[in-house]
Amino acid sequence: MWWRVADKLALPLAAFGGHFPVSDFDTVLVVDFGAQYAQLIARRVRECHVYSEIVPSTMPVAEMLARKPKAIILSGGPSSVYAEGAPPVPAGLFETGVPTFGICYGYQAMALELGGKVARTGSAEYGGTSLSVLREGALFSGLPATQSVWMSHGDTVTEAPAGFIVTASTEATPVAAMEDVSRGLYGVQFHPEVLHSEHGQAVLKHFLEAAGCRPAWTMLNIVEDAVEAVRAQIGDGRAICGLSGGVDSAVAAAIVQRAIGDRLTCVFVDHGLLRKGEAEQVERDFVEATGVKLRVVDAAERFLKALSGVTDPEEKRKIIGREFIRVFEDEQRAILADGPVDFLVQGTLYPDVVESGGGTGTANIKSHHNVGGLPEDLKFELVEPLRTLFKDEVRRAGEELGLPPAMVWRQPFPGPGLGIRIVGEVTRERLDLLREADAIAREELSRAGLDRDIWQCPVVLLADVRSVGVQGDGRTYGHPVVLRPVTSEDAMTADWARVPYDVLSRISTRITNEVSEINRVVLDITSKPPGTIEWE
Ligand SMILES: Nc1ncnc2c1ncn2[C@@H]1O[C@H](COP(=O)(O)OP(=O)(O)OP(=O)(O)O)[C@@H](O)[C@H]1O
Ligand SMILES: O=c1[nH]c(=O)c2[nH+]cn([C@@H]3O[C@H](COP(=O)(O)O)[C@@H](O)[C@H]3O)c2[nH]1
Ligand SMILES: NC(=O)CC[C@H](N)C(=O)O
Ligand SMILES: [Mg+2]
Repeated sequence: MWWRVADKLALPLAAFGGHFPVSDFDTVLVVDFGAQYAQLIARRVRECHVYSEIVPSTMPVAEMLARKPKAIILSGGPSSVYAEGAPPVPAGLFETGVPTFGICYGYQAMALELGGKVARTGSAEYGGTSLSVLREGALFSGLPATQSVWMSHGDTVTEAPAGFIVTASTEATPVAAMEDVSRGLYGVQFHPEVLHSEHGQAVLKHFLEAAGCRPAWTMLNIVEDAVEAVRAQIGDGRAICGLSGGVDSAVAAAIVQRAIGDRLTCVFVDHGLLRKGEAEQVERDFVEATGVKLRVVDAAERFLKALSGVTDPEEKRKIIGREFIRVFEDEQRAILADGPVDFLVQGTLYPDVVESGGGTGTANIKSHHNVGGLPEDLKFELVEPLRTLFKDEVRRAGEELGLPPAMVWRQPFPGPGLGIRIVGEVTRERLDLLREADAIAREELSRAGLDRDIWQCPVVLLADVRSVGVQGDGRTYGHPVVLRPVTSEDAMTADWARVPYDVLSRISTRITNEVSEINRVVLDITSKPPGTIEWE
């Protein structure tokens, strides 16, 4: 079910200003027709060491050409190509001579535009489908004659345009792939970008090879280009970086430090919603590893006051987002003597933006404090060098930057911290309880060697729920905590982690024995979707 969540992702990255300048590597543009998987396509291309970014299908071809694309990929989309109002292929695109690969809607649009036929035949295909390769051509070179692919379509190409050879079919779709190598045009009805398509990555790679894309792009390029872009943005100005001890802000800070040196000041906010020992650890390890200027602010009082009486998750998130900015503003004033500070660096990633509903027509799932939770009167100019990336890509960038493994592989911890792990009002007492329970869970999971297997394991306090227990022959009426261990690749989708029973058992015993008022430990076995990772 993980693929359903992707319908939130159909938004052009370029809209976020996350466009990196082109240097000496090839660029592939993914033209987005409202696809579920546009971001996955771009990511798979980057996995082939070719730089890729998404552009909206409304972008004029001249503007695309200005980005010097070596190849173009036309994404899928929810419309029917022959329907009124369906997004058209940008005018003149097939005359540019740039090799182009159509996927699903993009494939159908290519077929129709060039004189082929597309119709609703009544035989839709959704999910795993067996594909028969009729001719290897360029795309299926060296791949098995029968392979499992992932389909998601109701319309079908019934006739390929003149000049194309049909290279594959399925039971329901006679023209499931086609190519005209002389014109550099290729298309497939299935989705090569999803992991379920057995040889999808190979098909994509074959297209990139046929288009002459060199596998020259690495995370190093993104780091170098990001440093350049930050230098251009900040000029000789000064910046504050919100630093959390997490990998995203560590990488963002390292990039900005490379760009502007000691005109960067990092600010770590102890908002009272941190885990046990976290403030001390961040202060010590971060400065040691990077040598950056770090200011630590104890802001627990103001955050707790602002959160007092609040139970609604979105309200909590907005309050926390606002208070973060107010602290950064105070710090801005505090270091004014060194010169004005106009820029705020954040380690914002692509999923933070998407989940906050940061695109055209995308749902707001939850307002991440650093995106949807920002106050409207924000006076800083934001510097977000990682805004188009996923966590695993950021980790690779961190490795390229030479950050220590403990920092690169640290499990994510949300900026709003334990504040969104207490279902109910956030109080000092409740935070103390949760901090103890969380510390025990983390200690036992680490001791069992599971840190790298588990993406993260929120411990959630159901503060307004009580249940009856019996301890020391007496009745208790305490609170439950929920263990939420998950596995994930990029936090966009997740599954519950199959933590060994003996480890779970130890965590449960220790929490109920050591943390008074918690008399029950429950395990969350929901994937994402339909659940999210955090409870609020
Ligand atoms: N305690 C904090 N003090 C200062 N800035 C923070 C703090 N917590 C979060 N931020 C800012 O908000 C951004 C988003 O937080 P987020 O948790 O997504 O990233 P991270 O903490 O850097 O990495 P990770 O996701 O691995 O925890 C951070 O990159 C950082 O800029
Ligand atoms: O910095 C952050 N600010 C936030 O407001 C926020 N909300 C969720 N998360 C983290 O994002 C990932 C996805 O979480 P969800 O499945 O709960 O949306 C998980 O890794 C979460 O821990 C946040 N991180
Ligand atoms: N996933 C897609 O791109 C679907 C294309 C078109 N809407 C169809 O149903 O065939
Ligand atoms: Mg974090």
